[in-house]
Amino acid sequence: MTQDEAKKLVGLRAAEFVEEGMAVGLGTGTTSVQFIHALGERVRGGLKISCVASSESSHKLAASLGIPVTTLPELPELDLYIDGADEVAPGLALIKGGGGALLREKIVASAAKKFIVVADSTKIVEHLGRFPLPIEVIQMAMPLVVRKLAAIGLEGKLRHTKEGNIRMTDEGNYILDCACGEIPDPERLAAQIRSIVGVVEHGLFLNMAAFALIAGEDGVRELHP
Ligand SMILES: O=C[C@H](O)[C@H](O)[C@H](O)COP(=O)(O)O
Repeated sequence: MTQDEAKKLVGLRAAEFVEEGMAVGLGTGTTSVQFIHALGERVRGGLKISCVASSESSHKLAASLGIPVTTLPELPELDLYIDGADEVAPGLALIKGGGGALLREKIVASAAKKFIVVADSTKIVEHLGRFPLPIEVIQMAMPLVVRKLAAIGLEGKLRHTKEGNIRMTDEGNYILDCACGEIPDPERLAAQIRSIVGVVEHGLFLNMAAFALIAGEDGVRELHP
């Protein structure tokens, strides 16, 4: 099975967790795109739901598929949030933000009663840190934050688009990608990063997911913390 096939499979499976009348948070990224397409099919089949997306791109996609999608202020309490991850470690410690949506993702995930992670098996790791940790930063604070991150041993690299422009998040902030190497204590690192003024959010999602759906050669399995 290719990675794309695995993403499609897990997206389809995730859509089965959505029930009539639910308020659903839609994630961001290529795996979430598959989930949103599968959900669109169910909506076309008559499922009545309301949704909030964690990015402009997911919002647009959902709307184009006929999925009723509104904003978080309009629908602040969600039953379910379904989203991908860049790394999934034991205990369902996650790195997210490879697509630049970490801030809105964390907000929408926090508004939901249950967060289900969807991923293919290549995302499973023993320790977080192989994937560069995204940190969302207020523009004017960038040099300050880079200096403060260096003081805790992290080298932040400003994210650019394929065209070479600085990548802006949906909230108008910059992203620093930090090559961490193995993160021995994610909770401690999260607290250290959070304490830096000018950091808006980081891509460590700890103790947030209820369970993960992981697609691999053997189909889709559930992974619990
Ligand atoms: O900002 C993006 C998100 O955190 C994505 O959910 C994450 O990067 C995984 O994306 P993908 O499903 O494309 O691997």
